[in-house]
Amino acid sequence: MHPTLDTLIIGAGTAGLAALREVRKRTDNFLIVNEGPWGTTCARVGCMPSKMLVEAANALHARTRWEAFGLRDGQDARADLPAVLTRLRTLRDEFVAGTIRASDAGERSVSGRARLLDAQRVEVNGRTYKTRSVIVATGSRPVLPPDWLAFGERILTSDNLFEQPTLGPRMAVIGLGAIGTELAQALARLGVEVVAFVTRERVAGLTDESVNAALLEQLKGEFAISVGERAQLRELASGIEVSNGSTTVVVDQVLAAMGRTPNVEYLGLDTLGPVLDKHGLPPVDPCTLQVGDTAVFLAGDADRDRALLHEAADEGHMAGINAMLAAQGKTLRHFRRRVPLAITFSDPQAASVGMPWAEVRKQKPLVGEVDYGAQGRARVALRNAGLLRIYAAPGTGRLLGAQLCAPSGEHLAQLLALAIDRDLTVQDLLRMPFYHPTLEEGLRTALRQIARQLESSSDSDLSDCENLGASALD
Ligand SMILES: Cc1cc2nc3c(=O)[nH]c(=O)nc-3n(C[C@H](O)[C@H](O)[C@H](O)COP(=O)(O)OP(=O)(O)OC[C@H]3O[C@@H](n4cnc5c(N)ncnc54)[C@H](O)[C@@H]3O)c2cc1C
Ligand SMILES: NC(=O)c1ccc[n+]([C@@H]2O[C@H](COP(=O)([O-])OP(=O)(O)OC[C@H]3O[C@@H](n4cnc5c(N)ncnc54)[C@H](O)[C@@H]3O)[C@@H](O)[C@H]2O)c1
Repeated sequence: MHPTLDTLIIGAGTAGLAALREVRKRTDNFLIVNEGPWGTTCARVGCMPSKMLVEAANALHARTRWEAFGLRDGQDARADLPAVLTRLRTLRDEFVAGTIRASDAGERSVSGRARLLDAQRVEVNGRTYKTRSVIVATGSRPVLPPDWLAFGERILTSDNLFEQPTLGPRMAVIGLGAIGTELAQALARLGVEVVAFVTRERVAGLTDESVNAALLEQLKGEFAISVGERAQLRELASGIEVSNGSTTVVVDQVLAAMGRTPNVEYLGLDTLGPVLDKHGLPPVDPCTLQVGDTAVFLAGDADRDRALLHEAADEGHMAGINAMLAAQGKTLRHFRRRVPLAITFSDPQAASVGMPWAEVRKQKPLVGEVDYGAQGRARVALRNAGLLRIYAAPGTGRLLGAQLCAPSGEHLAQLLALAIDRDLTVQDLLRMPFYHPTLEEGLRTALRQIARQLESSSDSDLSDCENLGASALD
């Protein structure tokens, strides 16, 4: 058996690599173990390749506005899907190479599946390592009904979609969460005949019904969306039949975007002591990432909570620091988590910021909204679609959260996250300059609606300067 390690990191994704960075500052006595390809989910098959497909699709889709601008002959532009996918893989390979360089720990990195024998012993490739602490950062994988595997390469997930030489011509997309929404719209814009199957009319993780309805309306204008029972597949000579009780179609490929499940089975989490929940997960303190009172830390998608890139990086950082403190017998650090922020790169982009709507609504919040269908700058750019709703605390006007689907919504969402993090009120934000003509002026419209519901603040500043009521100016 090897000398006892200070820590052993399981998984070299974004969370594992962030942990590695912290661990390396403090010790050389560690091991990082990764099963399967190195290079992270984000760079290989996640955030980056999906955004490359979205960007190609949006670049082509811009031609649909040309006639209205007075620009001619755009209709003939079309996607060369093999070329789009080749460009995607070339850039993807650059990003992957970068993350592989970041994970190079020489002989301290090992390829293989790790399994906990208990909180201080980990087995890798038949060898047992003793360690003072463990970081579990094993990520997640797409949910796929086992019987769908019989359809072979025609069943796609985000794991193999980007490897295809081409796509379509007919594709069913099952599920319209973040992944399904981004990819279904991108594929439809690139010329694939898309039919999406959902069990309820919720898209892109939006929970505010009005905002959800606004995005749904836009998406329905671009591809078919069928609401029904769980989709069933059947082999036909002409393709795969997909049926959900209300719609039946025959397609060439099916993209399963039905959620992701943590890679935790076979990991030995049951050997740690705490009772596992129905997902096979132990209790984890979200501010230390400690599992029960062990020296094991769970980070990234593996804990199901906040399965997003920036949160995986944060959690790796936290786990790396705390695993080393635990190895030294020192008190763990408690971290303040960031304001919740999730963005889906649809068009218009969707986002949720701050407190989730289910919680906010219990406080009977003040709500202000702006219809981006009528917003001045959005109309100028022919990108006028969407709805943004801001929630503020009654009485104080403190910002609680927001949901939106809006052009360049990613930037509006970032701004709102900053304001919520700084504990700003509606009046604080209305004291900021809003340049004209910008999409941010839409935010001001929504904020002013809330301000009107609050008692007048002060006549010595400009926060209660009102809307002019002219769409070119608000
Ligand atoms: C299509 C798609 C698009 C996305 N887009 C975005 C986006 O735009 N923005 C955003 O914020 N997030 C996005 N995400 C989510 C984001 O990619 C993840 O939250 C993030 O990559 C999770 O990182 P991680 O380190 O937890 O897991 P991973 O990067 O998956 O790393 C886990 C590693 O552990 C390995 N492993 C598993 N089990 C074992 C074991 N027993 N032993 C050893 N190694 C093991 C795995 O093989 C893997 O290499 C997207 C995800 C997908 C799939
Ligand atoms: N832009 C981003 O930040 C981004 C992009 C992609 C993924 N992600 C991350 O990856 C996670 C996983 O994404 P996802 O979209 O796969 O999962 P998800 O859980 O967000 O959405 C899956 C959807 O599929 C539906 N569904 C499940 N089974 C179904 C069935 N049989 N028939 C029809 N619909 C079905 C669910 O009701 C749900 O709406 C996200 O929650 C997010 O954390 C983030």
